[in-house]
Amino acid sequence: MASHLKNLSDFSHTTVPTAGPYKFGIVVAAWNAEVTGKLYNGAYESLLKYGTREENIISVEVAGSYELIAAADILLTSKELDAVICLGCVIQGETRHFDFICDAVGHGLANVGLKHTKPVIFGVLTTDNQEQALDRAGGKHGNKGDEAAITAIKMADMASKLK
Ligand SMILES: Nc1c(NC[C@H](O)[C@H](O)[C@H](O)CO)[nH]c(=O)[nH]c1=O
Ligand SMILES: CC(=O)[C@@H](O)COP(=O)(O)O
Repeated sequence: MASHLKNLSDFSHTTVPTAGPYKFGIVVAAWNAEVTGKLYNGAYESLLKYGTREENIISVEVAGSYELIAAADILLTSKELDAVICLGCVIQGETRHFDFICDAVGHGLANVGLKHTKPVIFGVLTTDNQEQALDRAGGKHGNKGDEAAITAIKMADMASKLK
């Protein structure tokens, strides 16, 4: 379902497990910080809402969405985490750079997750303009950061039950 047809922060239709046992990394890109800061706040507050202890959240900032890839890899290599949430905002400019960044980040984060056999959550907005991004960072379509955090909790809980 397209984001504009759903609220990215409405999880009243589903059960979210308690996140108490789990440890999470959050990587946030500084590019478009007026958007990514809202994504981060949404993700952080959602983790706390469902029981994550503050000491079990490791947050790092990187320059842009492309650096989310390396940061997620470094976090999973150096820390025992149950999932890593990657937050960014890529907005179309005048050139095809948007296409290359979005493609690289999508494939890169997927490969990091496979490398570590850990959930790496794609919380990256890829929009035509800033208005669309703000609509999905606490605006009329909810907050992609909320969605990313709850996805991380569900994935961590799923993996835990398979051990
Ligand atoms: N244009 C956007 C970027 N570009 C920067 C890249 O992500 C990267 O930091 C640079 O190419 C150096 O490796 N990043 C975003 O997150 N959002 C954009 O709109
Ligand atoms: C996604 C980008 O890197 C983009 O914002 C860069 O803008 P431009 O294509 O105008 O150089």
